[in-house]
Amino acid sequence: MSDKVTVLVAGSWGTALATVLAANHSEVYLWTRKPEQAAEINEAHTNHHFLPGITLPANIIATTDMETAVSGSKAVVIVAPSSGMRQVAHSLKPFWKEDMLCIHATKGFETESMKRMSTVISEELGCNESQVVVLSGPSHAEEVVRLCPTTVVVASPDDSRAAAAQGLFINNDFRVYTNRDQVGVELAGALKNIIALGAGLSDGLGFGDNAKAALLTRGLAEISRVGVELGANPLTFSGLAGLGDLVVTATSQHSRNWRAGSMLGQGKPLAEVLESMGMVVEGIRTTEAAYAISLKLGVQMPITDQIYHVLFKGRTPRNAVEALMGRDRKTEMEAISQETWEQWHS
Ligand SMILES: NC(=O)c1ccc[n+]([C@@H]2O[C@H](COP(=O)([O-])OP(=O)(O)OC[C@H]3O[C@@H](n4cnc5c(N)ncnc54)[C@H](O)[C@@H]3O)[C@@H](O)[C@H]2O)c1
Ligand SMILES: O=P(O)(O)OC[C@H](O)CO
Repeated sequence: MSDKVTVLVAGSWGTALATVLAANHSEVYLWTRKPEQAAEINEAHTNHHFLPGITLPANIIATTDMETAVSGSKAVVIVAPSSGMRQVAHSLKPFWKEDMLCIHATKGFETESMKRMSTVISEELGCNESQVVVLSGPSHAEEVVRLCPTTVVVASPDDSRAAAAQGLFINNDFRVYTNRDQVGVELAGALKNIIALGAGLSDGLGFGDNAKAALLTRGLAEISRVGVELGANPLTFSGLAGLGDLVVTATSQHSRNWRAGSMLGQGKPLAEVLESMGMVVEGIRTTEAAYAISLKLGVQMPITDQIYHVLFKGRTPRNAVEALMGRDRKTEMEAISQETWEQWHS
């Protein structure tokens, strides 16, 4: 079988994952819709806008032609922003074969339908959701391309596909664990971006470490609460895709979500913040989807609720903090219902 692998979309994360794959495989095709970006990658071996100062391996071959990118590949890794996922998966469909491993590394929902990315991809490819492996975990592109030690999770209820995805990516710089909880891994990766926005807001307001620790802890509680309601294993949220990614996204200056939150906390309007980023800030759309999901399921997500009102309803960050701090008295263990806890620990 050929050693060709394919990555769809040459943004920060798609390009970083292509560099990991280029260390393990002879040919890595990187698809982009932008001809000038393909030319830059092939000729200068750089992707300056997304990864400034980095020289890419010469066995990464960029193309704008989907058939050239995908035909004869043993695996396709989709790393589109959530807003473009359906379109990219739809373009892949004519060239996708059942025996190609399909992996996605996107962290978000389809806002309009509130669907997870593996649902969107499986609908477009006409396959089972278990055939779409989810790659997630604490992993900033900027550090992966500098070969800083990084650990991620690949999740599918299909053990053989998860193991194949692990084998595709794992090397001494990039350690990959498998996990059967595809739903939990996918939800954790998407929902932590909301809390990272909140951590940025908190830092932008000039609050300290106490506030950030509280946001991370209570944020993880609401992520777990909605995750369990949607069928996830609660233990996933204390793993790499949960706690691990929440910590890295909410505390790192590499994080676009943290940076956007920080600028909002300093009083910049949302449109200006997004204009200045030049890259996707998934937490904005995810807040909209998660707010709708929490209302639909009747699950309390107080931090998400406040961030939704700051982003879309004109509430000031200070009023949002007052609302959170002034909530009714609670017991801490309301995070996960006793019934669910017993079910998962029986
Ligand atoms: N950057 C990271 O460190 C990182 C790490 C882990 C996960 N992720 C996740 O990966 C996903 C992609 O993020 P990113 O950082 O690569 O974003 P990015 O903003 O760096 O790049 C996005 C790329 O997608 C392209 N694009 C957008 N819509 C498209 C469409 N419809 N068709 C084709 N191309 C399209 C853009 O032109 C751009 O090149 C997000 O869900 C993000 O949360 C990012
Ligand atoms: O830069 P962010 O905020 O999109 O976060 C990137 C990754 O999800 C970190 O694991």
